[in-house]
Amino acid sequence: MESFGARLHRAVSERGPLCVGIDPHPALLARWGLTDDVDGLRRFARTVVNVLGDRVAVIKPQSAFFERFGSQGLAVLESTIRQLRERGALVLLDVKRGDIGSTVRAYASAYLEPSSPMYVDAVTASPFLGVGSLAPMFELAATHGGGVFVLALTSNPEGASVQRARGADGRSVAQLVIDEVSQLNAGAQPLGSIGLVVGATVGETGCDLSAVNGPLLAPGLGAQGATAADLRTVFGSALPAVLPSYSREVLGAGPDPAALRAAADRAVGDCRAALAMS
Ligand SMILES: O=C(O)c1cc(=O)[nH]c(=O)n1[C@@H]1O[C@H](COP(=O)(O)O)[C@@H](O)[C@H]1O
Repeated sequence: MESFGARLHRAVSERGPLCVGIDPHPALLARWGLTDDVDGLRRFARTVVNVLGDRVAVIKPQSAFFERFGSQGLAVLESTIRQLRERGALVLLDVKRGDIGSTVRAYASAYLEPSSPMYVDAVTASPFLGVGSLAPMFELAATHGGGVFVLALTSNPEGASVQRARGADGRSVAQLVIDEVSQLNAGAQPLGSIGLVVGATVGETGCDLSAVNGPLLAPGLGAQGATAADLRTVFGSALPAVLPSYSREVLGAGPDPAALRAAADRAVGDCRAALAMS
């Protein structure tokens, strides 16, 4: 069984370094001429699947926008995940889960167990209860070739007060998360399966990302103000491991398929250029 890190490495070399989020905000549904209901949600997601599912390396449905519509929204999420996988995109479900270990085990089986209706290639996870509390996710990911992206330095301005706080040994909380994840990826080839989330908006991190040996998801591009050119400042020599992520910036170009495709192509071109400078 191939690891998530290896599958991601291949997808990025074939399709380019880009993750596009499916974030059907009410304002985007309106802009696309869709109703703010399950039907609008279904049409929005179907268009993204049809236009980008066979050309973008990673697609990241944001669970919150599907959960808004209860069980019917989750049914749309399940079929969106299935359709994306059929088109060869890796699916990173953005759910930012985290809890005590025994409950994390249930989240792990919900998202990383191949028999689950919500089975995806990778999920986002919050380490606020300790990186170790996420161990059941790491274990199931390793068993079935899945991935986990752990929040380290988030793109929102409120994150810094917690994530840049320093512990007794002088390390920031973010560095502690980075170090624990680095240990999990040690020795993996060509890339570990446990990623980190570091926002493209955060500026100089003051963190050492050199030993991560896993993917670095960089949201915050476009709508939150960061540009591909900012990636160099944030990631420095870790640039080759960066997976840039856009949602509203690309989605805003829809629903016209050609315009949506062109926006994704532009994004991947910008990112390729920014990462090639490493
Ligand atoms: O895990 C994430 O993807 C994430 C982490 C983070 O630090 N910041 C962040 O914006 N995100 C997600 O990335 C997406 C950003 O959307 P846009 O601002 O529209 O590109 C949203 O779905 C956020 O929930």
